[in-house]
Amino acid sequence: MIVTIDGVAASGKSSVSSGVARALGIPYVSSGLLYRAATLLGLEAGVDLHDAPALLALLDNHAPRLEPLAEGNRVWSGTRELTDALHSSRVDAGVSVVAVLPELRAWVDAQLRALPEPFVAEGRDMGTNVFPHAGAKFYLTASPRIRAERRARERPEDIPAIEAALVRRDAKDQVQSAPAPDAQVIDTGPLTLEGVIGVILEGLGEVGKA
Ligand SMILES: Nc1ncnc2c1ncn2[C@@H]1O[C@H](COP(=O)(O)OP(=O)(O)O)[C@@H](O)[C@H]1O
Ligand SMILES: Nc1ccn([C@H]2C[C@H](O)[C@@H](COP(=O)(O)OP(=O)(O)O)O2)c(=O)n1
Repeated sequence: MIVTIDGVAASGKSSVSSGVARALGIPYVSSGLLYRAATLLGLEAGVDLHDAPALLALLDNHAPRLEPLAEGNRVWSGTRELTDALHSSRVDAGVSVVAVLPELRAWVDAQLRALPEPFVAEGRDMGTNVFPHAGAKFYLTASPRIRAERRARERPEDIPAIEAALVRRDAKDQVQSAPAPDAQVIDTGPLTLEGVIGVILEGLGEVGKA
């Protein structure tokens, strides 16, 4: 069984996925971390982030791999852990450039499709492109201001700067971020984290009965 949780930046995908995965006793898979890992390696090597062949060569050399756990995903390159370096503002700003490259999308999709089921997969196109046959699909939204307020607790910038960066990234990610037609769309704005997790677990109960 695969459950997909897609949504816009900072809508709560990874926190919600972790909660749902823990409740179900299965791992969750954070697809965005693979785009972030490719971006980090590109930035560190001084590679032009539009240059797909150069990025693929780096990925061949460094072979970043995702360790999907229910408590949180980790990314490794050999024995070096990349996880803590993947959520910087520098990676935030570059990742949308990398994520539109078809070659990079194919690389990420291949990593994800090789993972053993069951799991909860979160990202932008989990329910549309990568796992169209998933057993249940959800899509998280919230206004840019609410998302910026949440992110401000994790990033050193102020709320207006984070909001502007989120709106820019939403626009760049728009192509691959459409909800699947069969996804349940959840506005997380008025809900707590536990509330969103509860709505999804309730939705899964309904899926089980159908
Ligand atoms: N419904 C919610 N209410 C309050 N805070 C939330 C809610 N959903 C997520 N958060 C918080 O918002 C922040 C961003 O969530 P995160 O899971 O990192 O989003 P994403 O994976 O979509 O970028 C986290 O600090 C998380 O705890
Ligand atoms: N399945 C996915 C997952 C992420 N992406 C892109 C879009 C985002 O800008 C980056 C980072 O995604 P991630 O989910 O880690 O981060 P945010 O929730 O957007 O803060 O990767 C994508 O294009 N497709």
